[in-house]
Amino acid sequence: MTFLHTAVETAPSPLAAERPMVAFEAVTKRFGGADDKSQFTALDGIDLSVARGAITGIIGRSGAGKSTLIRLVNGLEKATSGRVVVDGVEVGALSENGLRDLRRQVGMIFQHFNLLSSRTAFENVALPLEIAGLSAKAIRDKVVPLIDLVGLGDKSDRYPAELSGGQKQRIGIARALATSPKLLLSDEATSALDPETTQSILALLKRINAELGLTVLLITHEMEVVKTIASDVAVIDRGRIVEAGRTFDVFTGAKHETTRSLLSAALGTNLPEWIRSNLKPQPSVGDRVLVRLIFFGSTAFQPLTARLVTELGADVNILAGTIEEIAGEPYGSLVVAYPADPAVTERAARFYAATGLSTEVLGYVA
Ligand SMILES: Nc1ncnc2c1ncn2[C@@H]1O[C@H](COP(=O)(O)OP(=O)(O)OP(=O)(O)O)[C@@H](O)[C@H]1O
Repeated sequence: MTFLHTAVETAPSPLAAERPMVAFEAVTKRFGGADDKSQFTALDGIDLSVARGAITGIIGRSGAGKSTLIRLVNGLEKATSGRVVVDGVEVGALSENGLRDLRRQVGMIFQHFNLLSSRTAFENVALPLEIAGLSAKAIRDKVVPLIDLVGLGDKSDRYPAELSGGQKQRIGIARALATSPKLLLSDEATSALDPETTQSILALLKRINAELGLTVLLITHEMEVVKTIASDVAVIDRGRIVEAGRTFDVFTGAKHETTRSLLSAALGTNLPEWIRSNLKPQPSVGDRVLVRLIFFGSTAFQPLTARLVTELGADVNILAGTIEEIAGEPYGSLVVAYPADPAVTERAARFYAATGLSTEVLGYVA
């Protein structure tokens, strides 16, 4: 039974709306020879759900297994064990015909756009429809609105060489949408673009997600991308998911060391070098303690810094600070220093407990 037939023949389950768009169930992927020694485990026991209608980001360092994971979704790779299920259909069990149907329902965009240089923008977007055997009129009716949707109505007849990187990616997105997929896979789609163009492409993806209800699964090494666009995130490290959940929760409460180090640059929480090089793990008499205050949720909107100075009854220096937005929610980080003497420390602890401020002692300076 093919993917398409399954969708058509099976009565819609009342649970279908709740069903994840993609489910990885104990997925392992090994590359290499038949014997254990020559095999390389790229993915190791992946359990992950990609929510319907959401934008989910997968972040990890180079070689962590991101591309392998995404290639399992459209059947470009096959799991060694476990199941990859797309909208209720197990990818590994599909026939060649079934895979072809699946790929019509799963669009993909790429880092280097993968446009055909000998075809105009219009002809690139039309390609999947030509392959599907649509008439010239049906193709035009589909392609023209798509090129308008991505904001390039006046560039239809241009060749890729005449388009900027951002424009090429817009055409790549239009092409991915041509077969009206229910899932869009994005493989480092903004990695070759400058920051401003990246933001415009992310805004377009967000709009498409909201307007078309399209589920988006993206892999990226750019934390900024996840922070800006993804409601959910999974962190992958050496073939394993080490953390997953709502982006805001994972970013603000990162538990795993990999997540913390991947996030520190994106959140601006790295300490300036002149502070870091002077930090001591233990205080001496007369030292000052460095504390990072984290503001989010209700604390983001309160004038807590002014109150901290009053409550401590001591000099407070502000050494570093940022205010960010993570998945649409405010998040602030402020590094302050004040005398490390017991009375001040106790008043500070009481203040933090009363206000619900999250804090982290970074160390001590003379
Ligand atoms: N066809 C293959 N044969 C053997 N090893 C492979 C193959 N494809 C990937 N790997 C290995 O699996 C691991 C994961 O690769 P993958 O490309 O999924 O990582 P990634 O997180 O996408 O990295 P990058 O961001 O650098 O693309 C790497 O160590 C890679 O060398």
